[in-house]
Amino acid sequence: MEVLVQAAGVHQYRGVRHVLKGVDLTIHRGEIVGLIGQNGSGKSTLIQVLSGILRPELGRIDLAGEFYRPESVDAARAAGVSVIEQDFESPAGQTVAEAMYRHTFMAGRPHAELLEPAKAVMARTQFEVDLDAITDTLDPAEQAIVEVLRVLAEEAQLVVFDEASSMLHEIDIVQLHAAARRLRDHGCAVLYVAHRLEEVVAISDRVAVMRQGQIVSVVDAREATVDGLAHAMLQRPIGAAAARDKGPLGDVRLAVQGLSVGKRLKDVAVDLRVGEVLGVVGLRESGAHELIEAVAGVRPSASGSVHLNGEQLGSLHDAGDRIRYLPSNALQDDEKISDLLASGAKGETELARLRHAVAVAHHLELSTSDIQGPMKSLSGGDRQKVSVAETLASGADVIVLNHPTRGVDVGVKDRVHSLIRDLVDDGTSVVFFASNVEELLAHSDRVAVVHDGQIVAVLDPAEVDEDIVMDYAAYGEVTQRQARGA
Ligand SMILES: Nc1ncnc2c1ncn2[C@@H]1O[C@H](COP(=O)(O)OP(=O)(O)OP(=O)(O)O)[C@@H](O)[C@H]1O
Repeated sequence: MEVLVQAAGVHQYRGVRHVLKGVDLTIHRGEIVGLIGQNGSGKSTLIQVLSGILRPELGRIDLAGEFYRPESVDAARAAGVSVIEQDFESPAGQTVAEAMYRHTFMAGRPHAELLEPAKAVMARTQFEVDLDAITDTLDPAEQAIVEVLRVLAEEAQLVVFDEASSMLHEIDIVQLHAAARRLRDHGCAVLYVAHRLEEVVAISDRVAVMRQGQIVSVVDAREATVDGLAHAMLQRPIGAAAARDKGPLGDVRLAVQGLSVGKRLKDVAVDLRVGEVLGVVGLRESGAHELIEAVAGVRPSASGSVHLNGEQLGSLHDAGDRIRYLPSNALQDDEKISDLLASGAKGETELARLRHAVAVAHHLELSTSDIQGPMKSLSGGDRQKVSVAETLASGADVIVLNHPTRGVDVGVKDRVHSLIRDLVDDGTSVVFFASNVEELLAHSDRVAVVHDGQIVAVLDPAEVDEDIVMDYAAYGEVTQRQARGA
C-alpha cells in the first residue's frame, strides 16, 4: 500500500508542557487507522498538527511524499487534510450543497450553482441525500453522510474523524462507519479517533495506541482485543464497575405532570425517586432533549405542575440550586481547575480546599499536575471529568447529567459512574441522558424512552436489552420482530 502520511519524531509544546514527545506514525492510502489513548495523551494535539492549527517544534511530516507543514487550517485542507468533528459542526440554515462547499473557494455561491458539482460528488458515492435539504433538519446519520460528501468535495486525501461518534446512537454509528469505509474505498486514508475500544477495533484496519505523547504501538485490528488495547493504553486492565445494588424505589423526589415544551414535548408526566438514576433515551427531535432541559429548569418556557420533595413549585425553573444541570458541553474555559474541583469542600480553609482538589484530580487521573491553571488548558476528556466532579459535588437534590462520560477514556469512565452511584446511595436523584444505550442500561435504575414528544415506556434495565429500547425510541413500540423474539 502506498504511504500517504509519514510522521517522524514530531514534538509539540502547549504552553510550557511538552505534549507530543516524538510521534512516529505511518498511514497508507486506502486504510483506516484507529487512534486511541487516555485523556490528555496527545490525540487532539496530533490532530491539530495535522490539520494546520499547530506547527510542530521538531520532527517532520510528509504527505504524499512531500514535506507537509501547513500554516493554517485552510492550507491543510488545500493540501488534502480534512477533519470531521463531533456534532459535525452542522451549519445552521445551509442546504446540503452549500454545506458541502462551505470550506472551499466555492463557499458563498448560490445553492443553484453548487447543485451540479454536488451531484457529481454524490454520484461517486452510493449515498443519496437530498441536496436541497437544510442540513440542521437532517438526522445525525444523514449529517454524517453530508460530512463525507463535504470532505470529498474538498478532495481530501486524509480524513480525520475526531471523536465524531461520541454523541451518536448505535444505529447512527453504523452509518458513520459505512461512510468511513466508503472514504477508504475511494482511496482516502482515514484516521479514526474514538474512546470506545470495541468501536475502534470494528472500524479500523490498524490501531495506533498513544501514551504520554508517543505512539507506543500499532496493531493489526484483526488481531486486536479490547483488553489488549486497554492494557497498551493504560498499562493496567480496565477497572470493572461494581454491580449496581438495586433496592426498592425510594419516595418520590420530583413529580412533574402535564409537562409541555413548545411542540416537541406534549403533556408528559415524570416522577423521579429519592436515590435513583433515571436514564432517558430518545432519538434526535424525539423531545428527549427538551425533557432533559425542562427537568433541569433551563427551559423557562416549559409548563406543567411540579412537586419537589412534596412542595409545590410554580415551575421547574423555580427549583433554583436544588436542581443542577450538567450540559453536554459545559463551557468553563477561563475558570480555575482547582476551584471547580474543590466545590465538594465548600466552607473549608484554602489549604483544605486545595488538598481536596488534588485528591479529586488524582482520582480522576487528570493528565496535568497544574490544577491552578484554567479549564482551557485541559484536554477535552479531562475538562469533562472536572465539570462532572463539580456538578456532582453541588449538593443539589436532583442532578441532571447530559452525556456525562462524553470523551472520558475507558480507564476513568467507571470512576465517573462510581461517583454517580455514591451520590445516589446517599439519596441524591439523578437523571442520566446519553446516546449510548448500553451504558444507560448498565447504570440506571429505570429507563424512560421518549418518542414523538411522549414518554412511551419506562423500563427496568434488568428486563430489556438494547434492541427493545431502540425499538421504543424509533417506533414508539416494540416491533413485531422483537415481540416474536426474533
Ligand atoms: N491550550 C492548552 N494549554 C496548555 N496545555 C494544554 C492545552 N491544550 C491541551 N493541553 C495539554 O496537552 C495535553 C494533551 O492534550 P490533548 O488535548 O492533546 O489530549 P487528548 O489525548 O486529545 O485527550 P482527550 O482524550 O481528553 O481529548 C494535556 O495534558 C493537556 O492538559
